[in-house]
Amino acid sequence: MAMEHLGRDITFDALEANRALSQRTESVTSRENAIPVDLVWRNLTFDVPLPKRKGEQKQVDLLSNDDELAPGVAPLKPSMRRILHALNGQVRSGQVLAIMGASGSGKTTLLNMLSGRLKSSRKCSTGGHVYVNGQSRNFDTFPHIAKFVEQDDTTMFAELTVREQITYAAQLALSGSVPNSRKMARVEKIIQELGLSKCSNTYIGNELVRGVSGGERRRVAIGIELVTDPSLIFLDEPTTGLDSFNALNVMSSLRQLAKNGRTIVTTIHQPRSSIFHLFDMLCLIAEGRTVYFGPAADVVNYFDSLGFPCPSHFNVADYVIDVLSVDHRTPEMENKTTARIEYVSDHYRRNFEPAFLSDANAYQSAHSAQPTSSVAYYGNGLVKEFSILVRRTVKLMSRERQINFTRLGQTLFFAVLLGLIWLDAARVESLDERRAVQGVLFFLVVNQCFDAAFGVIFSYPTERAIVNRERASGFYRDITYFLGKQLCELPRAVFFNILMLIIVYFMVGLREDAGAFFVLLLIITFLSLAGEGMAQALSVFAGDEQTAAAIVPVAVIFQLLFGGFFIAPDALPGYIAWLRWASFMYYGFNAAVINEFDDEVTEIVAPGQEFELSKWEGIAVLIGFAVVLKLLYFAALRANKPRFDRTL
Ligand SMILES: Nc1ncnc2c1ncn2[C@@H]1O[C@H](COP(=O)(O)OP(=O)(O)OP(=O)(O)O)[C@@H](O)[C@H]1O
Repeated sequence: MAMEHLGRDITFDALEANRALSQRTESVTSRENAIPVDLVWRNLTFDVPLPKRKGEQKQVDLLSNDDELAPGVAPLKPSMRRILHALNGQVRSGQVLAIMGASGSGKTTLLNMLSGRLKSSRKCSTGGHVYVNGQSRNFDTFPHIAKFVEQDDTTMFAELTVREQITYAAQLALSGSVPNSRKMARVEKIIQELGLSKCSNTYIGNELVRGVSGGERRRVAIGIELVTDPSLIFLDEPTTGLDSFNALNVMSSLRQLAKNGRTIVTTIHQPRSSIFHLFDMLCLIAEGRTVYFGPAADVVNYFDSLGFPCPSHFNVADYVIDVLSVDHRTPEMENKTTARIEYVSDHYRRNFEPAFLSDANAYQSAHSAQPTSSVAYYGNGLVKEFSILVRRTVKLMSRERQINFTRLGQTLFFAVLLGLIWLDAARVESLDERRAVQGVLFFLVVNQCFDAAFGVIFSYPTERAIVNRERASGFYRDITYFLGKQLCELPRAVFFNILMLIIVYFMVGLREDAGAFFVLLLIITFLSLAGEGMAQALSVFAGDEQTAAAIVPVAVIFQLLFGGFFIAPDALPGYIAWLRWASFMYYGFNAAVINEFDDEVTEIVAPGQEFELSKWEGIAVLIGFAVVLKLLYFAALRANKPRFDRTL
């Protein structure tokens, strides 16, 4: 019976609503020139070193390792623990394969191995084979045909809109020879077909910037990877954190992508029934073993035949995960549940896997044609790539309102404060009084270095996650990102340094000489670059925000202690005095003092505190520090590039 509210129909039919969602994107991103891809894997094993603690080892031994006896399976070394036990499977073009299992069963590890995103590690070892269209995977072409959508969708710029985000991805990833009009048409098509038109001009957003919803954000993450029209898409738990409507929305989009000839492989956690029905194939794993691989629609009958009938009105996905979870609450429960998993996995391996393998082998030999790709690894040449990155960075910087306003407020506050403390200090006649001006020069030096260094600690982690995702997707080279970023950041740094200096310079009454003003500007600009480079390099090595926040202040305090103002070099014992040469503040501060007092410097500087170098020598060393620290940052960035295992 129809229901109405304010004269409008509000009847709800759940089945109809789900059907409508599934049909919404009927025409999703039809293929332009991509090759259909079938993926097959054989005897995949993943071994990690045994934990040192005995308690953890016990869990390892609960299930037997007899899969090692199977032909073609890598033997397990005594010092290792097997995470994946000779997994086999295949997924064909046009199918959605869902990898399901309890937490810790090995879903993500399997997905990473299939997608070529398993982090390379000397401690762990892998075994088995992955075939693409019947032939061993070729890592030169695989990144072009396969894309990976990460679970973490915070790896996007909060201050870019949905359309901009996908547009930049298209500009960076697609070949420079593709006309811009075609790139834009592709972006519009993705937006429309992933149901993002309504929010296409909304910022992605984060905790501070209001942005799109979780489901929309997840679809943007998918859209970014769709720009190159990949044949194979891997997704790590694409519905985690979404409400059930948004989760269904995302999964229906994937279903439609498969309908248009793509191959979709996704891990998924507890899908609702309507989502479960969107899967073609299901790979169920428990404790690193396959317990079912086959059509998703057949799993209920399969478990029924094993003596585990799914109660009516029960969510199938919930039911099978319950059957396959180890209950660690008591030793008895643990024994019972592991025995159940062993029974189900043995049954699958003995009775179903052989038939599945012979069917898969027959299919594989009939469809054996490795996709080739003549496309270069990067979409654009160096210059084009650089100009796209510069445009994007400039756009982002102009929108970083909070950062810009905070920095403006901070600069004005400290400039006026320093100006008030040392008001007219340099305008007095007496040399004794003018000595105090060294204080303001030192605080200027310290403040610019602190400001630059601490600005990095909190901005870098977010940026690193984005850059790592983009580098893993082959969007650009490290060098263009690095140079583009430096080029864009420089004018902002110079602007804030000029602002600071103008206020302090005239309030304190520093030397009335344009040359002296610009030399001091040069000194504090390079000091801020050196401070920034040092913090950037340390942040990359530190790996996370907390460690960086602990390390960077130590490095800055070191610079400050040996900066030549608090402790005179000759007051330090010889075994430690040499450390001043490692402080770029030492060069900056002393060059600033000589710059200010010029001929009078010998009368101003206390005996024992004289600078051993000339002003320009000091500035040259400071510039050298800034360049070396920035290069160190670049080296750290390259060294920290995500590296993946390419042995399978
Ligand atoms: N590099 C590694 N070193 C040691 N143990 C590992 C490593 N990688 C994975 N494991 C272990 O392998 C098991 C499977 O991990 P995986 O992340 O694949 O599980 P999952 O099914 O994706 O779990 P979840 O659903 O909780 O994300 C876990 O016990 C995990 O601790």
